[in-house]
Amino acid sequence: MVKAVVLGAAGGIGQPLSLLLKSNPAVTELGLYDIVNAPGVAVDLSHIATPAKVQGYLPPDDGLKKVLTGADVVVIPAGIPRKPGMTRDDLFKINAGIVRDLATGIATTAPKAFVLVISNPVNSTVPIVAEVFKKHGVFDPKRIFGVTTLDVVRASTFVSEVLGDLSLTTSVTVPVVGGHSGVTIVPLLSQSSHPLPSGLQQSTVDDLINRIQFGGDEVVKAKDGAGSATLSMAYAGAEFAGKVIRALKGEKGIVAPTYVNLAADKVGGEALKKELGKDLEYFSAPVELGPNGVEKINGLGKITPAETVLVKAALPDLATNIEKGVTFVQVPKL
Ligand SMILES: NC(=O)C1=CN([C@@H]2O[C@H](COP(=O)(O)OP(=O)(O)OC[C@H]3O[C@@H](n4cnc5c(N)ncnc54)[C@H](O)[C@@H]3O)[C@@H](O)[C@H]2O)C=CC1
Ligand SMILES: O=C([O-])CC(=O)C(=O)O
Repeated sequence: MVKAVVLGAAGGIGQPLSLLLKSNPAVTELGLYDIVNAPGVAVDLSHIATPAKVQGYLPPDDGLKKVLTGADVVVIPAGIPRKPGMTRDDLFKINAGIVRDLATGIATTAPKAFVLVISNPVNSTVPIVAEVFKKHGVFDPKRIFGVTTLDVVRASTFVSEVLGDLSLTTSVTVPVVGGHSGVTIVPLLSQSSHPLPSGLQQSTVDDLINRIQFGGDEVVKAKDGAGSATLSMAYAGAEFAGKVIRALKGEKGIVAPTYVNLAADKVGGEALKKELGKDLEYFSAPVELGPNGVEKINGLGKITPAETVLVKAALPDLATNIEKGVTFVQVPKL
């Protein structure tokens, strides 16, 4: 029995993500929550002939508490998306408070649930969730994840395009590490399951890296004011949630890049900090998942000098983003 909950379920990501979770036969209960329209989305999905029992809630009458009761996995795509010209950090002003309040609900009602944070800026919203959990004395770093899967999905697609064979997309895997914004997104192309041809021009490789790092901007620009990635994000969110659920049910050996608190695996986390040469509290790395969440944080592995430069370039922004999230909860503005 697995109860999955989506907070922000009526939104651009929330609706298709809820559809994909309803399509996952391992989900037996699906709770949907939003400040608008969640009951409507729930009734619509409830007609689909898959096992999950779907229920939708709004804030009145303790809706948040009701949806979170008994939750095993909580996915959070609540919050505003970017418009052209905005950075993900520009979303902090509004989304930080939304995520803090939802995290408070989870900490008090479902403190053991796995929390999968999609709301941007992920580099800061994950620390916000963690700090809220610490305040409530229920913090377990193994159970809080920043969803960076879309970067991994984009890397598979764009590498396949460069290889000239889109049929490879489902089998190409490229680890993407760091964080989830601009230069903090670091694809490790040297570890691609399908290596790039050795004669490839450097400018082609540089363009590929840039496209993976700024893939979000491509969608924001194309949607021209109507938001950011929703459908590809729903796909990526469902993929990551599916892996977390499989691990929760006991399947072994599932590894996925995700943005976690490095205290989740003391040995692996400390080794990674050594590799980075910096005492960062959060980083996206390939993580082995288990029934208790993070089982093992893997290091960067063998990377090229050029990739070392990219990793180093990610560190200052990451440190600033993390500090911003932590401070928001620890030192609230009056
Ligand atoms: N991690 C990632 O890779 C990605 C993250 N995102 C982020 O996901 C977030 C959501 O994006 P969209 O779905 O496109 O936005 P959207 O505006 O379409 O949907 C957001 C939903 O959140 C709801 N909401 C707002 N405040 C809430 C609250 N306090 N409680 C519950 N629900 C609340 C809204 O009513 C709305 O239905 C944005 O912050 C966006 O930047 C988007 C794409 C990729
Ligand atoms: O670009 C955005 O604002 C949404 C996002 O995180 C992505 O598509 O990777």
